[in-house]
Amino acid sequence: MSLSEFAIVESTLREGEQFVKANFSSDDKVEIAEALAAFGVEYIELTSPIASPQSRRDCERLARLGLPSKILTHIRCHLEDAKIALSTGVAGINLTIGSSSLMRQFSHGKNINQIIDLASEVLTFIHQQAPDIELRFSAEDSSRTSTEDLITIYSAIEKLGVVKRIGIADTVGIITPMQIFELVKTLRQFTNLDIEFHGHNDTECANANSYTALEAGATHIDTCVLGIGERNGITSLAGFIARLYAINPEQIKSKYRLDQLGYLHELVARKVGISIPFNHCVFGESAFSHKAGIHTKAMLNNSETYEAINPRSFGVTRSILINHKLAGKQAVNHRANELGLSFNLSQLQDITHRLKTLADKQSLTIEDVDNILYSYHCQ
Ligand SMILES: CC(=O)SCCNC(=O)CCNC(=O)[C@H](O)C(C)(C)COP(=O)(O)OP(=O)(O)OC[C@H]1O[C@@H](n2cnc3c(N)ncnc32)[C@H](O)[C@@H]1OP(=O)(O)O
Ligand SMILES: O=C(O)CCC(=O)C(=O)O
Ligand SMILES: [Zn+2]
Repeated sequence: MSLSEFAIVESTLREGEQFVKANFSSDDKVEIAEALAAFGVEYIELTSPIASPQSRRDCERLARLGLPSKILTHIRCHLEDAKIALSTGVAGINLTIGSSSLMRQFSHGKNINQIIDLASEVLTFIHQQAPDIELRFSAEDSSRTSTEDLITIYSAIEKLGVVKRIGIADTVGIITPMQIFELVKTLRQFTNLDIEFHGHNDTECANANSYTALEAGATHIDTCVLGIGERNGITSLAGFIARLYAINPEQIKSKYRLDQLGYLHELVARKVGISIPFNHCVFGESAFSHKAGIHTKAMLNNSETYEAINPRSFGVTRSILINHKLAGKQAVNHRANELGLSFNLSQLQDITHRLKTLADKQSLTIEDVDNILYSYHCQ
């Protein structure tokens, strides 16, 4: 299956900065942006320059780096934010404003018409000042906004003729894969603009939602390294890449430098002071560990039996574990061969039985297993 063209809007330096443990220095941001660009993301989104004096200097610094990824900043529908964003030299501006009744009432107090008027004023102003700047408009909390209101807002924004892309935001991570599919499909009928999807992970559906958004016609997906962001974060970069790799590895391998992803993860994990989770889809400690005998036997014949992803594509190695009671004779035989030992079938069954009996009593290391193999061989 071939995936249509899509781009990643990498938001580790914007949404990721909203992660509880993130506090990137200016140099951290440069290091992370360079690693993101080396991996090949199409866009790097930065915190609004209005957020703090350093945020503004960082937008200016990153915009000057000349990286191959487009540098964006993310702002409110606010003229002052727009003026400052324009002064930083970024290549694109992502504007947002809450559209759900909750956001309208408790965030900014504007009704739908006022939202349209304000967004139109700010977008038109930016376009007049800098016609080449890439503009995206997003309705924050789109998934809790009625489709009718979304169509009213996006249609009015599209008519301005200044926006390249609209954004759908699942701000509280509440939408389901089928709902986002339907929403994107519906919006696709109303607009020819590119469609970006930003999905939070509150119900652990962010990656699935991003993928189904893409299937339904979205063109841009927001990600963060390790999925960091406000609360428990958004679609993780590696998760999204793994999802697409499992469908079309060749396309993903030609689009991105997968060998750079491990370094990027270690870098961001270090900068925010967390470790990579054991069950991370690619870089987790156990992501490519194969344990049960039924699995290891088949794996030794063909690694595709129990792997959707080839770890070598990401510079990672797999391990076949035999130091446990679930080991099977074929995996034990494989280890014996690695040690230069060979046994017949009944000997292998005997050794495997000894290993299991010992593993029932204590935890084993690979050295314990090797000792069993060597001592059996000596007998
Ligand atoms: C869903 C998201 O993650 S959106 C991105 C979130 N990012 C950020 O918030 C960036 C960091 N934020 C900040 O540094 C500050 O909130 C600032 C500089 C943007 C604003 O700071 P303050 O002026 O002190 O306002 P405060 O943060 O208390 O409240 C937000 C203000 O923005 C207004 N607002 C909220 N969303 C929007 C919007 N999308 N467009 C325009 N105005 C908005 C609110 O009405 C409120 O206005 P008020 O000044 O009249 O009360
Ligand atoms: O601008 C957007 O589309 C997303 C803003 C955001 O972070 C959110 O709604 O969670
Ligand atoms: Zn968000």
